[in-house]
Amino acid sequence: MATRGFPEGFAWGAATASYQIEGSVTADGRGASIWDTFAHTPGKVLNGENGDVAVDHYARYAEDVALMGSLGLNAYRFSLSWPRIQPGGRGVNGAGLDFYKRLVDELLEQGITPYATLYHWDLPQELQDAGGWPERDTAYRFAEYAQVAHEALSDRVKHWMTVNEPWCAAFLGYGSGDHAPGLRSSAQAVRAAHHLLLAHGLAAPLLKANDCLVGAAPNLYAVTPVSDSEADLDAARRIDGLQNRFFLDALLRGSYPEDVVADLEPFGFADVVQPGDLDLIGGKVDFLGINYYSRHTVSADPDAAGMVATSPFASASPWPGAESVAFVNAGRPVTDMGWEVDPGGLHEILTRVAKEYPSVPLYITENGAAYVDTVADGGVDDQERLDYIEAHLAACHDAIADGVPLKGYFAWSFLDNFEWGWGYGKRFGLVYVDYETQVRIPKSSAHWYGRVARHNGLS
Ligand SMILES: OC[C@H]1NNC[C@@H](O)[C@@H]1O
Repeated sequence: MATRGFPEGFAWGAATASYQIEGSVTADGRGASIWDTFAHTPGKVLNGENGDVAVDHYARYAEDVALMGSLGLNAYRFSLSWPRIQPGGRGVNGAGLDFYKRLVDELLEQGITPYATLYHWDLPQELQDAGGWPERDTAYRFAEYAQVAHEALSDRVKHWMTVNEPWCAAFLGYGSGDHAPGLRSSAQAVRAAHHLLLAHGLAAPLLKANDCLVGAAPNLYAVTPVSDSEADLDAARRIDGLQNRFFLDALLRGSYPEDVVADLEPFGFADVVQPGDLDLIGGKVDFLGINYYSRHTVSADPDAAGMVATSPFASASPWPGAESVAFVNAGRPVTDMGWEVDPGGLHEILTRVAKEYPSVPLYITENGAAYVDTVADGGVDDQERLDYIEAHLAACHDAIADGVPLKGYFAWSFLDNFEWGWGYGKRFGLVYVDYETQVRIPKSSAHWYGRVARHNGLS
């Protein structure tokens, strides 16, 4: 019995993304995505690894769903591969849609509620060739894609997220170049950021049909200056502005923060936003997903180069207007990604969003940790990951007690998988994957998390 119970009907899930787990990148008509191109470009991914095979989920989805059910999860967040459904970014590939129909049917058979994300970074390469997210037309192509996917699946999928972590897709993909398509242009990055939000705004009304609920999943950080000096306070303002308020204000208020717009002026941001765009974007979500991992501790430093590495090759700053900000370690324990463990930051983000923004149901759509895992006696004892998740769930429990309308939690990730620039070198899974054999081994955190889900709370 849980002594720290969660609300009735709380969603206890895990999350994944198409390019990170599916493999089968040419099966059944799938077209290339920007991540296929990027990962096959030498020097972009550690050890030259890619998602060609990943963890073979396209073939093993039934086994994976059965494992979710046996552990006790009641929800699963996955992403649809745009180039599997629309090779080249147009038309309809029925065989690609059929995979997701099979997946959803398996989930429903196991009593697991599907939560589908439409965009988790795998843009069809042909759309990038036509300009990608800096090109306004891509937002309209996305709305068409959303319509195709919704028509095929909305009889069974009732929870839809448009874009995952638009900050990453825009600022790492087009700003620092650490992510696909690997471009380095602050002007392109700010254009991409707005068009990803415009894509959300164009698709959201379409996704509500057939009694569906629509959300988005920005990645938010608690942000703290190293001192209360004017320079450090402004550094924190700028990072909080671009990481958090830019996306929260647009999605929940239909406006951009004036200070961030001013910071982005040198990059031509004013020319990107067209009349009516923000009315399209704002206030459309029925729920907001929050991806939380850590806190940024920042200081003003004219010699600063970038940020906590988002890839082993990080060498350019993804922060238009805030290049002179240093990201420092405040002395907390860190995960294998070098990210500080700070569950208090999750409570801070949850209570801030609930207090400062129009009320909307919230989900933690990603939270988890990479640690080095070792198989011993046929099992994986990942106590550090278990402790990380427990501490962040305790923060969620406290936030709910403080009145935050939190409706669910998705651990990142269900399976060890392709961690972008790090390749397979960082393991976030509740379930260990032997990449040679594709054998799945539930870690101790998976068994523990399943018990939490079944008891609807922490002991
Ligand atoms: O870095 C861990 C995760 N963060 N959010 C987006 C996911 O695709 C990443 O694997």
